Amino acid sequence: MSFTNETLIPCDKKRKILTLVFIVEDKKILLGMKKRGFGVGKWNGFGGKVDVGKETIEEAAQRELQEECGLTALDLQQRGIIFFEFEKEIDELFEVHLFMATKYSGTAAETEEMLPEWYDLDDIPYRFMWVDDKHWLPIAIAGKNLKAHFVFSDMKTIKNFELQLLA
Ligand SMILES: CNc1ncnc2c1ncn2[C@@H]1O[C@H](COP(=O)(O)OP(=O)(O)OP(=O)(O)O)[C@@H](O)[C@H]1O
Repeated sequence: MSFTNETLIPCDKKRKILTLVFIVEDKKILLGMKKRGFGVGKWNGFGGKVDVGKETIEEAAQRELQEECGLTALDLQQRGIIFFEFEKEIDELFEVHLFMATKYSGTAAETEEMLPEWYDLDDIPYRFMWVDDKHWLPIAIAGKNLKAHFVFSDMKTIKNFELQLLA
């Protein structure tokens, strides 16, 4: 599986490397409502910025999952990479590394950053999530790997996007 981005829309903006982790267990998915900062009020997976040079992307994914809801993933699987570009509000290209896990230790608990809740896989609250999520989360849940690039005209509107399935 290759997560290089040569075939995606070229973009010379400074990159910000982020992680996003979803836990799926028995037809349920663990989401967290962001209580502060970027994406406040939205339901999403768990993740945040990678401390580049100090940790690997996978270590960052585990750290953020632990910090935000108290879980440790036992079978973290990389599912893809998603680029987000913003025409207005943000001058960086987000490079989000997407992970899924079905096994974990710990019990999901509310933290200062996130309110976790299990949702049925057929009742994912897409209307309260980032508008891009509905385009790629079902693919990731189906066990497929993907690479995508979204361009936002404002924080609520996708101007265009490209999505590729990876082998
Ligand atoms: C634009 N469309 C998007 N769609 C879905 N998910 C998105 C997203 N854009 C960012 N994300 C995710 O949102 C989290 C932000 O994390 P963010 O709060 O910025 O990071 P971190 O916890 O390190 O911040 P602080 O330490 O509080 O500054 C992080 O998981 C990142 O992958």
